[in-house]
Amino acid sequence: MTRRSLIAGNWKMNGTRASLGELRAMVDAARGGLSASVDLLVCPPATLLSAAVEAAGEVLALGGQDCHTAASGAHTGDVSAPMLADLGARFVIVGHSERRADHGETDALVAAKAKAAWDAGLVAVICIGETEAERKGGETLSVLGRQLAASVPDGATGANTVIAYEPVWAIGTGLTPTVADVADAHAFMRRTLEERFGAGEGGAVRLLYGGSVKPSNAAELLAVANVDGALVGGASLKAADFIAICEAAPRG
Ligand SMILES: O=C[C@H](O)COP(=O)(O)O
Repeated sequence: MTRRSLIAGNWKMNGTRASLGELRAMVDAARGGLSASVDLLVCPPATLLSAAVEAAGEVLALGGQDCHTAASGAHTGDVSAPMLADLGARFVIVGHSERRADHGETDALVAAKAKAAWDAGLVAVICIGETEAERKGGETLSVLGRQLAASVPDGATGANTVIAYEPVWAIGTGLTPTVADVADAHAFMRRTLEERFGAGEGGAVRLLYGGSVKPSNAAELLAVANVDGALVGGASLKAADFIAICEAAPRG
């Protein structure tokens, strides 16, 4: 099955209106031909989403970093999936390990957020990944199996879902798993999705690797079987780095 590469930038809690210059440089690169062969996605903070959508046009997709399970209501400070869609977002990240750690998000809550995303017509980018202790304990694949089972709702398809594998210990640390370890994790995720959703949809869901992806290691990581793109944190804040990572993606 051919899956088009998706390079997604997660700006996390970084960026002010001045950062839109970086976004515009990404958009220029996309218009210059980059988006012909690779899908580009940037998830800025919610405060920048509206302006980012205006700057990006059709060549680069925008997404939220989280959404509430409800469409509206008395939830001070939260943002709903229909609100993101209303601004022009097409994707939303759910279950990032920083949300799981900072806000105690459980697999069940993440699954409910993914469903809320689908209901609003958004693609859910569902994040999973083991902690350092779990990796040292040899539990990586069992953790991934458990998170896939409980964080990904029934009804996932290649059109409504992207899975991002982010080892927690690799996020923002400069550390990455070996290529062999990434290959094992992604092969396991692919098998698990195909068993549950069938070869068609399970084979169509894009699997991103995330955790310290940068221009210097992107080509090696993106060439691994079943790695269909990357979820990039720090390196997505600078257009030159993000563009270099996109250029390293296999063309499809
Ligand atoms: O969502 C992105 C990831 O958490 C990766 O962050 P990083 O590229 O800064 O390690």
